[in-house]
Amino acid sequence: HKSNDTQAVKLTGADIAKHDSRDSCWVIIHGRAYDVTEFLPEHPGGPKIILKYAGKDATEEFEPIHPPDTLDKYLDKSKHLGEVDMGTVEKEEKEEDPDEKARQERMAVMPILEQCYNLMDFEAVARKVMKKTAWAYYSSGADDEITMRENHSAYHKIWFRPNILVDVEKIDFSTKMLGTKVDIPFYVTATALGKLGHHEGEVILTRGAKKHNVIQMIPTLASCSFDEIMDAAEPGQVQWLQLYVNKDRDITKRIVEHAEKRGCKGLFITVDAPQLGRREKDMRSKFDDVGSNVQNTSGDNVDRSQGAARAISSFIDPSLSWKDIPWFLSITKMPIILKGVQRVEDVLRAVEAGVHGVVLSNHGGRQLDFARSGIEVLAEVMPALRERGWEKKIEVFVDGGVRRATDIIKALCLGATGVGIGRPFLYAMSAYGLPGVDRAMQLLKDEMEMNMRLIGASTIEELNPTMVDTRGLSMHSATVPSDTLGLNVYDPLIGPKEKAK
Ligand SMILES: Cc1cc2c(cc1C)[n+](S(=O)(=O)[O-])c1c(=O)[nH]c(=O)nc-1n2C[C@H](O)[C@H](O)[C@H](O)COP(=O)(O)O
Repeated sequence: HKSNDTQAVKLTGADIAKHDSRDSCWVIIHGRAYDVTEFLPEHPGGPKIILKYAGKDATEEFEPIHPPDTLDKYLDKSKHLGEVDMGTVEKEEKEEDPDEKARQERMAVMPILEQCYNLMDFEAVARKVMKKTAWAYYSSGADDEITMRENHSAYHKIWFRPNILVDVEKIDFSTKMLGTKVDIPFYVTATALGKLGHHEGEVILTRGAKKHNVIQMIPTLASCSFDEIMDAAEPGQVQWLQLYVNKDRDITKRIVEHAEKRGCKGLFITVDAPQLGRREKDMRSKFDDVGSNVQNTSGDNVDRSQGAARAISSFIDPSLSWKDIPWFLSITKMPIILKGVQRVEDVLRAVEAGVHGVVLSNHGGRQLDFARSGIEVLAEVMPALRERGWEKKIEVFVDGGVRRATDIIKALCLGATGVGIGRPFLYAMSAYGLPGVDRAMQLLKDEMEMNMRLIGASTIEELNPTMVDTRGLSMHSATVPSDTLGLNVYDPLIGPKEKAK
């Protein structure tokens, strides 16, 4: 398309529209055209979703799932067709989403940020104002979601044995994680597809983490590119990488080496997801044919009717095993942590394998249903490590269902180095953007100060197992008080308008 004045003549909408089939499929993304004909069978999200936009502008559908560098990374340059004169592209009238109008009305009356008093409040508001597919993806757990609920309920089975008459005038709840000093013992855990909830995606969490001097774990399946998230960090801000190991180990090696070069200070290898769990709320939402940013080069067609989770995970290597650990230790100097360890035997094996830490986690209840909560496994693990004098050989983290500073304190009393928090920050971001994340983190800091004072500890080091009673922890039959108080409190505010009496 070079004209005689060497200025590239832009493609027109009509040029693209001619290529609207499986035999010849062109799409427009961010004002540029791409020939994806040969890529169709390889697309991890399946060919259907691309064909839906064959010959058209696919940007809006593409944006929340794929980091901006996806096409540069995974589509051969010869298929990059150049700029499109967007003035010549017919605007697609979008199919009216019946719920969208009601959602906009709920957003118009949602509580102001200051009315959120705890992390559950963000969930209560997000549930009402988020797009259905986003809420479905973030809120779903696997199968009957028993483990997802158990994660938070388990904290209700731990009771405090507070000290009194301890000088708690000055409280310092700062600590260190993998050698990094943080203000408070939680990190922002890796959760995929941040742009489903907020158009800016994971960089919002980066900015919140900076403001509160906590660590962000960057997900392999982020909507933003890895470099965008690293670039959004300020000098000195520490980030970790969460890794889904690719069947193609060269791709994994490149990702790990790049992360180390960019300054990541921890490699968290996810070990509880050789296959992503069956999240039925996600499967029910309209996600059944959406693409994804993954490193799948095998071209195997993946069953699309599994929702976003399955769509974005076909590259994950189910053959990953203990025998791969020496290879990981050989390709990076970053501390290596196994994320998703669920029994004490594997923690002991992790110490022997020479890794630097574990996250006791069941992936937020999104993987194996009836896996025990991280906190319950922690209560089993720490005594076993102490018995062997190994409690200082690795750092033990816990995640899942952490919603209050008392949950953080319980985990630290039992011996955790810190906790990971996922959904609450996603909901805060989705409902209120960066101010929401900022407030959520500040609320935890305020709760932390008060509860450390009330339990009778002025520093993290003073927290110890004698301050908690965990006898009820392994009782799964006990019905636990509903912790969804926050989920109902806004219903009258943002439910359907009360009929005039
Ligand atoms: C909520 C959520 C969690 C995800 C998550 C996505 C969402 C929306 N995704 S997932 O798409 O594969 O399931 C990831 C992920 O990319 N990688 C990972 O290691 N953990 C993933 N997790 C698990 C996460 O790192 C924590 O283990 C979990 O969120 C902790 O529980 P709470 O959400 O209750 O804090």
